[in-house]
Amino acid sequence: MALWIINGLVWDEQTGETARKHVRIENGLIAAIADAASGEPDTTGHDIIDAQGKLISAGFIDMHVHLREPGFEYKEDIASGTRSAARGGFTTIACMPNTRPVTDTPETVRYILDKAKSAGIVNVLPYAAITKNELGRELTDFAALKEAGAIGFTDDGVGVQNAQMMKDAMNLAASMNMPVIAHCEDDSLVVGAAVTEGKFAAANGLKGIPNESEAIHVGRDILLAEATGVHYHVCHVSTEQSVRLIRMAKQIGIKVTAEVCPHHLILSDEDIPSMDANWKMNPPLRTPRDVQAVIEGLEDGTLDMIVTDHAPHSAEEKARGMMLAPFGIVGFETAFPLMYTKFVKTGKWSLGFLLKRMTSDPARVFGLRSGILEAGAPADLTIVDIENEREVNPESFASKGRNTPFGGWKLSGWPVATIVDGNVVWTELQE
Ligand SMILES: NC(=O)N[C@@H](CC(=O)O)C(=O)O
Ligand SMILES: [Zn+2]
Repeated sequence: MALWIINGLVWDEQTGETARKHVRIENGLIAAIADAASGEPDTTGHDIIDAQGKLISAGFIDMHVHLREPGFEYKEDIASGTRSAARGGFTTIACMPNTRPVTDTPETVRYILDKAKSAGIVNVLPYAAITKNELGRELTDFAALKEAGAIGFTDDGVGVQNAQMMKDAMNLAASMNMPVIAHCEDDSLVVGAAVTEGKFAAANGLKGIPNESEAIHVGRDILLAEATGVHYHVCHVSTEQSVRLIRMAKQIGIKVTAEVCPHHLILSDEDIPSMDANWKMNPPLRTPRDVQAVIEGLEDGTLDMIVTDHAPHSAEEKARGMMLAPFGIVGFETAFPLMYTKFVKTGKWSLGFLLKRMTSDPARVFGLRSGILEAGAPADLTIVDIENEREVNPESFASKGRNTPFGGWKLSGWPVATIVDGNVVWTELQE
């Protein structure tokens, strides 16, 4: 089936602005991108989508998400999670293995891939666990997991506490050309804490999660990555110290890459209004100084990409309050509007820079063919309304999770159509 998306705005890196274009899609690939200045394309025999002057981008890529299936379908499942992703403009997402059972066998990897094919509406790339049941005691069968379709190894949700275990994992992953993706957290430093060390913790008499609990693992793992030669990727970087360590490691040529979440770029602990668990996630919201450091890290390329860490939980779980509720907030349906409104609309970043960090950069780091708007690339596209402002309404989310601190925020940059492999999987464009 062939399709023309006409009258879109496409970011042009050469000129540093958007230009009016038509995009032709055929057989699941981008077939051509035509200048609208040279007139209407010949659309005979094609389906047509009129983008009505809205932005056409390569589909967003999110390399850190929790789809909760198998095992925690009351929080999210592959159907609802991928619908939520599509609404956020994401066409490829990589899901974390802290499921039930943990994604530590080829059977579970295949279950996720099969379910994604039958019930999912965007591309789903599964990670597999580094250790069995994410307990940090015994490595999983890396070769079998890779063979089943896992794209990398991570115990996300917990840190690998034992350095020898991490080194063994890195050696093995390096030997099969697979990345190790790390949730960096030293368990001994975080016992009994729900928020960062900082003003909110002090004001409420709470024990805080110190920055070192993250950065100690980042530093340790950089040394292990240097020793083993593995591609080491740091999850959800939240501290000034981690940014500093990653910057240094990159300068001396160690194969380290990293990601950062919208909430860590936008919110600090000083924004937390109350003991509301919708402001509880791991790593926690850090101090304003850390927020500044991760912004600068993303700007100078120390941090390679933006990910949501979409982590849905039920309303009952979040109602247990700041100390008892599980860590995590949903992210798909607010990520792009948050980033666009806070950093592009304000003139701090170019639109192209934001798009790069959500498309071609994750694709480059993880060797994906998508993430780029050019002839021959997969027809994974997102159409975005960058004009109209709208209020975040968690009740309208496609996700089962409503756990967000951004309810009621007025944002622009709302995705309005998502195309995966040349098929429109979600749209609210008016005909
Ligand atoms: N980020 C979170 O706060 N929670 C994640 C786990 C994780 O990514 O560490 C979850 O699975 O709920
Ligand atoms: Zn994590």
